[in-house]
Amino acid sequence: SPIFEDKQALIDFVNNFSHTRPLNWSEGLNVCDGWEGVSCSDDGSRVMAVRLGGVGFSGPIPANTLSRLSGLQFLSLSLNNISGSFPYDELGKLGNLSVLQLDFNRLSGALPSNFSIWSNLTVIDLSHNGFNGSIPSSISNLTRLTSLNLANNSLSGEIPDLQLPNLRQLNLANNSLTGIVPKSLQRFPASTTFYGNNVSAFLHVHSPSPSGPSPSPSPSPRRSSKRGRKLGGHALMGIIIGACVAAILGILLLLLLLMLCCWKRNGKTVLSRKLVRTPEKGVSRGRDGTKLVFLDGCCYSFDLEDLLRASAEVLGKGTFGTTYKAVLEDVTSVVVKRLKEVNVGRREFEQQMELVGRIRHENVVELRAFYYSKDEKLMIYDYYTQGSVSALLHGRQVESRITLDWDTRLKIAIGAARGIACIHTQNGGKLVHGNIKASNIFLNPANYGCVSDLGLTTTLMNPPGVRQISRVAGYRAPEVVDARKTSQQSDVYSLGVLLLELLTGKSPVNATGSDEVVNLVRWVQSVVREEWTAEVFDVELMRYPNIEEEMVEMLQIALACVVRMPEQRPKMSDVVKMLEEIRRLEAGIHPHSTSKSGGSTPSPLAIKPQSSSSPKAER
Ligand SMILES: Nc1ncnc2c1ncn2[C@@H]1O[C@H](COP(=O)(O)OP(=O)(O)OP(=O)(O)O)[C@@H](O)[C@H]1O
Repeated sequence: SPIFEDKQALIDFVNNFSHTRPLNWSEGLNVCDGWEGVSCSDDGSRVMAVRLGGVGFSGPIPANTLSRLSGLQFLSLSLNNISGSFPYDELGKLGNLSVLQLDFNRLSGALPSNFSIWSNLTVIDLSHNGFNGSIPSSISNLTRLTSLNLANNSLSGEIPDLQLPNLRQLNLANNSLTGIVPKSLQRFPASTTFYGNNVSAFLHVHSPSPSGPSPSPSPSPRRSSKRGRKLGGHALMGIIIGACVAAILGILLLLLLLMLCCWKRNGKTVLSRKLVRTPEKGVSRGRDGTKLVFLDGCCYSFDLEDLLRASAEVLGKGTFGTTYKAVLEDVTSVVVKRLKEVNVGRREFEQQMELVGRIRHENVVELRAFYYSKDEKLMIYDYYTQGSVSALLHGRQVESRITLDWDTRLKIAIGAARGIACIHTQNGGKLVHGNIKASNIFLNPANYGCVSDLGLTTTLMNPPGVRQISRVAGYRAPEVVDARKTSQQSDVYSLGVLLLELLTGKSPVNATGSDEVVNLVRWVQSVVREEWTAEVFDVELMRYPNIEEEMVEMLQIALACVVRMPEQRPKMSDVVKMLEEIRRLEAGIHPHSTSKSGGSTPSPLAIKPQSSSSPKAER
């Protein structure tokens, strides 16, 4: 029967096409409703759609596989590493194709000259490949076409006159096209559709007698020339008065802010009041013979007394206790983490603190000091004024926030991965962070990510209650059912979630704290697989030009980190290398590498072939 033959064709396809993400295509499952990425006709007689985005396919599409799916209408293989020329032999027989998405692959060579064989096509997306040659004029015969995306290839020559009345979306940006945009396509906005080519978008800009309904070619110069006219006396007077009023208002506002600031400061209590409920108990004065233990190389000179006198403000309540910002009398600010429910005795606690405190790495937040008494266990860190990556990404206060542009996000990702890779080399290569999430990542002076809060999950603490578990749920690997059973592989998963958070701008943790936790990983996977990949990216990032490829590379790395099976995830040292690869061509921003991750083996994942001959790499 046809469905059996379709099934066999798919088996041949996947068995002959190497990929990094496993598919659940077992012969025992029903191909029509059990196989990932496959959909059938209503009567289950034919395979109609194959959607296998981001599976990590690499190499050319195997011969005599897809061509046998003669009922296929929808084919999406976006976001893989497929190479070779346009798979004409495989696709040329699929006359029913309506949607063809091969974007974000490594295909090259010319596009087929005869597109007419796919007369049912409504959507073509071949963007972000290495196609060259000219745009075939036979596309003009695809009268049903509504969307055509050929952006970010190396297409050259003139744009053919495409008489396609149904075409609603067109993107030819970032190719090497020349000549004049044909009239039939002038209805599309030049700034986005034809950007990054050598074409002149509007013929009438240069013609002596401008006419026709097309948008005004360059309204800005005219507007600016008006602005450039001499100012009249009244206008000048108005400006001076306006400036004076603005200055006075500014000074008043400054005074108000100062007053508010003083008032707030006075409203704070000293740390000792926050720590001890009854003055004669606990931490006060280190009465049980304990004192603040500073770790080697620490730069602070205060003692416990000073710390207890410092004014303190709650920064937040985390999984393992409450975190304060303490401002000492000499205005040094430090962060004091007050641990609750420590599970171990003094010796073990001190050993763990020494282990953590020994780590010196520019991408790990250094533990400066600690304190252990019967009633109080404290950890002291530097205060990071910019706040955590979580606050930077999702915080409401927009003033004084550094902008998380793409470069900064990339640096945060690289830094965090380097920090975790360093942690993974500690304690004989066995140390686990166990609590990677955006509120534990800060920015170091060079704006690289810097990892904090390590050494708590695995041994020291009682397992957090259900409520706390759900706090980290968004980052927690599926195999981690007990918060103490984290592993280096589950750290990789959590970093993958952090990467997705940087890419999408969406938090994996439900802000309202209700039970319904948004599953960022599943959401991204489904969008990548079934829809339009660009939809996953943070709209904030859309204003930076020419970064899609880098975003997609990071997306591929993130998806490799969050695969379900722990042993299929890359090692953290590999993740570092893959992230660094994203910017290998721009030596300018290439971070000074200090990673101590060492012992590096090549990545087992074919995320990105080393020998890239794709012309897009030069862009
Ligand atoms: N060194 C620091 N500098 C500035 N802010 C910090 C510092 N350490 C922690 N914070 C912030 O203080 C708040 C509370 O931190 P805390 O580590 O207690 O909780 P958390 O990160 O929300 O959860 P968890 O306990 O699971 O790590 C967080 O918003 C965190 O970003």
